Amino acid sequence: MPVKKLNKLTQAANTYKTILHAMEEWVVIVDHQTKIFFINRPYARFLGVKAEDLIGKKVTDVIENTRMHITVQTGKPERLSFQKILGSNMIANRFPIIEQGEVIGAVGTVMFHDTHEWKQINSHIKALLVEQDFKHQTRLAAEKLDTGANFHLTDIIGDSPIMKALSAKVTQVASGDVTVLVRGESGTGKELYAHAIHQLSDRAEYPFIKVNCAAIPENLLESELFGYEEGAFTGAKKGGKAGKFQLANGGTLFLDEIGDLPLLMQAKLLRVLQDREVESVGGTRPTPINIRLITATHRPLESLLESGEFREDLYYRINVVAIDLPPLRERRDDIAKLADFFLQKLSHRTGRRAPKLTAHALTAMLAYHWPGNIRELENVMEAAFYTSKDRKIGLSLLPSHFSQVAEKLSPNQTPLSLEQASSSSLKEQLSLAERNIIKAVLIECNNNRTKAAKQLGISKSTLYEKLDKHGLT
Ligand SMILES: Nc1ncnc2c1ncn2[C@@H]1O[C@H](COP(=O)(O)OP(=O)(O)OP(=O)(O)O)[C@@H](O)[C@H]1O
Repeated sequence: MPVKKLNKLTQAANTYKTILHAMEEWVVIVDHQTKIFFINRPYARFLGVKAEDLIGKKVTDVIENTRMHITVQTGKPERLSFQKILGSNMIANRFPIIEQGEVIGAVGTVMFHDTHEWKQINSHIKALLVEQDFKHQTRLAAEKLDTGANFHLTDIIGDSPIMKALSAKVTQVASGDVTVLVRGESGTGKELYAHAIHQLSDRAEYPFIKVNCAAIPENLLESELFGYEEGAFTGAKKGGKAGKFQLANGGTLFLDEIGDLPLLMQAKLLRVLQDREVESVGGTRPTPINIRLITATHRPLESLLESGEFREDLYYRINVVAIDLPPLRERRDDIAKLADFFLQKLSHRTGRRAPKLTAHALTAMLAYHWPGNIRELENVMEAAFYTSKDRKIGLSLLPSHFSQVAEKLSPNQTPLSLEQASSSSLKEQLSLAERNIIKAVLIECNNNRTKAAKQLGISKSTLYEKLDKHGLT
């Protein structure tokens, strides 16, 4: 082969090598004698040696449980096979390199470097699938399974930065079995998040069982949680009854309002979590259980610790990862979208076309402080939906306190919250006001930009400039 050609080939090979070294996947190439021809640096780093030092060595002497020599022997590819290397479970692919009908070597890749990474990627893929059109099919399948979990991450509406960050955190923690504590005011969506975590976890096909600790009388809590045996007490059912722990076995147990759990039950719960076994009321033998625990509270547990109403040891057990849901007034950017979502939902349910909020109504809604959070917003939209006549929801269809909020706003005033108004500069207030007014008018005009520009008294190109400036495109 002429020297020039050889140089070119070496150059090309070197280019590929640079790329292969940069890949996150681990790559190894062996020749027909199963000697290492190439191994990329990330793989060699994991093995604790320099890539260059492995060249020419028998692959079986270097990589534990390898089957690369078998691929060279059989010429058959092996996909997604488990391989334990240095105590970690990897997922590997092996392909023969065939030239003119002859096996001249094999290339192997390791895609997932341990089971944790594999599970995490699994959760990410699940989230992506649901986001795509598969959403519908996935839901149908879940309904068929009837696990008790009805909401996915994509059912959680909100694109404010804080909501995006929360979605990322949920996707990250969902895959493991880590105990999650969801905190937030009443109506902020704590239960929704518990469902979403379960749906993204490896337990998605197993039960999701919810218990509202505040809703069950203290004397019934123990048997509700842990079940009872036949004859355990007067009135006990024949054959006994399984508790929520037993029903959730293999899946997720969601303890809502954990801050309301009586102290005695807190001690029992702690024991179950530590021993991973449950003893039903009147039972003689504990049975092992395998659950993932998610708890939620609207009460600040730290102050319950101080007052002695909540056990410190239990607090640390349940608060491994905390998900803090912001009140609606701290993410006003989501109000219009949520309102529209609830109106569309009602429209699907009733077959009636969804009415639109007028700019005036929306302005008042943006300024209101929403003590009942999203639940309150949902209720306000429901009442307005049923009372709307000309497919419009004006201020008069909202509860009277919205008119009071609107009265406080001068004609040109912004739909800013009062706390925001006092803490930001005039420039910021004006910019936010402009953004909110444009948003409200767009909603009113059904997103018809020509109409919106006309209503705002500006040209279409100015409107486009402003949409761009406020990130509303
Ligand atoms: N981000 C969201 N997107 C859409 N709907 C939501 C969202 N958050 C909450 N909701 C809806 O608001 C209502 C209240 O939510 P949820 O019951 O999850 O709140 P919570 O914080 O658990 O309330 P509580 O503390 O009173 O039990 C539900 O109907 C839920 O579907």
